Amino acid sequence: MELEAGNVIGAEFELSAGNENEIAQANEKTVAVYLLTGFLGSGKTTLLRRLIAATQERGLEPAVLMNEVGDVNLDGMAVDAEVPMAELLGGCICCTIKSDVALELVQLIKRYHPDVVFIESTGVAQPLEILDAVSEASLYARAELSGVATVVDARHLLDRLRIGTGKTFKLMRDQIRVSSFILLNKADLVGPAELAELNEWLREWNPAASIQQTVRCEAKWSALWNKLQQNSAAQAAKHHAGPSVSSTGQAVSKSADEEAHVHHHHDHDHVHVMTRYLPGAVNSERFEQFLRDLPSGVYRAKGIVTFTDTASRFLFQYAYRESDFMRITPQKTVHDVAVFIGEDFSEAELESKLNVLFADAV
Ligand SMILES: Nc1nc2c(ncn2[C@@H]2O[C@H](COP(=O)(O)OP(=O)(O)OP(=O)(O)O)[C@@H](O)[C@H]2O)c(=O)[nH]1
Repeated sequence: MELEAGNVIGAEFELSAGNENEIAQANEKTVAVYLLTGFLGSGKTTLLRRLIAATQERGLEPAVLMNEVGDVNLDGMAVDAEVPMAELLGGCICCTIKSDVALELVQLIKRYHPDVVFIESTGVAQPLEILDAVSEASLYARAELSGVATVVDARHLLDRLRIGTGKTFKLMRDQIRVSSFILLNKADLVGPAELAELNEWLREWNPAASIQQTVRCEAKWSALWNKLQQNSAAQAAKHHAGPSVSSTGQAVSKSADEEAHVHHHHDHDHVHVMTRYLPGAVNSERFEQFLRDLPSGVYRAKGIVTFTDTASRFLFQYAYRESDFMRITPQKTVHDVAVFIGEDFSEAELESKLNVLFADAV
């Protein structure tokens, strides 16, 4: 991908890109990406190992992206050596090596064509920054952030609640707020009354997520398996029309009833991500107007768009009501896509605005 101005990920992707067919192939399959977050020692690696085993039991191929602050991937050693894994070491996903996340994700997908990628972030990562970084990958490969699982150490959260303030407490709360699946883990280390109290707090901070009390992260993952099943079915049907997907993760092609249910659920989410592959070209002024009219809950959007009136493709960025466009000349297959990140915005409403905007697109 050649860009007029510097774009770190685009440039690196171009440098490291393999042959064109390989990229096109990777682009055709929609890969579900799940982010595993949670404070240090809460049980993320324990969860990762369970998810890998359960994915393989279902005949699906997992891949892993691991981030550790240190220079040695200790957690990685706990994972089956057969599972494709990329490591981001020596920094935290959300600051020093944020731009590497998209690059590594795209390369994992291109090289191994997994059905699902699990990202284990460091325990100190700021979840919003990671969401931003992960959604960047949707620009370069057909990857969709399909869910955020947050592992909470029950005893640790209880202790922090008693103190009530501080950086760690705030970070734990942020990790809970972006979650679609919360595991109230290490339930064996606290009593029933404490568990009930913790549940109330979790509900207050995140009314939409599923909450499960777990010991060693043993949980039910029906939404995740449904999502992967739907992806496989969609792929088998060679249907690449471009569904929208949310961070809560269940939205792919579905019946009207299911659609209504999913949207109802998402509309009450806190922070969520919506990825929409665009069906064609659009008028530039109309698109800019669309960005200006984005609901106030959307605080970040980005993507690749083709304009009818300039006969060009652009990388667009939108943050806190400011938008920015950069002309690009892709030399390999990349698809038009828009990713929206925000809080309490209606996906159904945005979806219908996009439908109107692209009603004439072919
Ligand atoms: N008692 C108890 N211990 C648990 C539970 N879940 C995990 N552990 C233990 O907690 C420790 C930390 O678990 P990990 O899965 O490595 O946690 P992590 O979040 O990956 O840790 P970092 O990578 O350091 O952030 C390990 O010794 C686990 O065996 C649980 O439900 N109960």
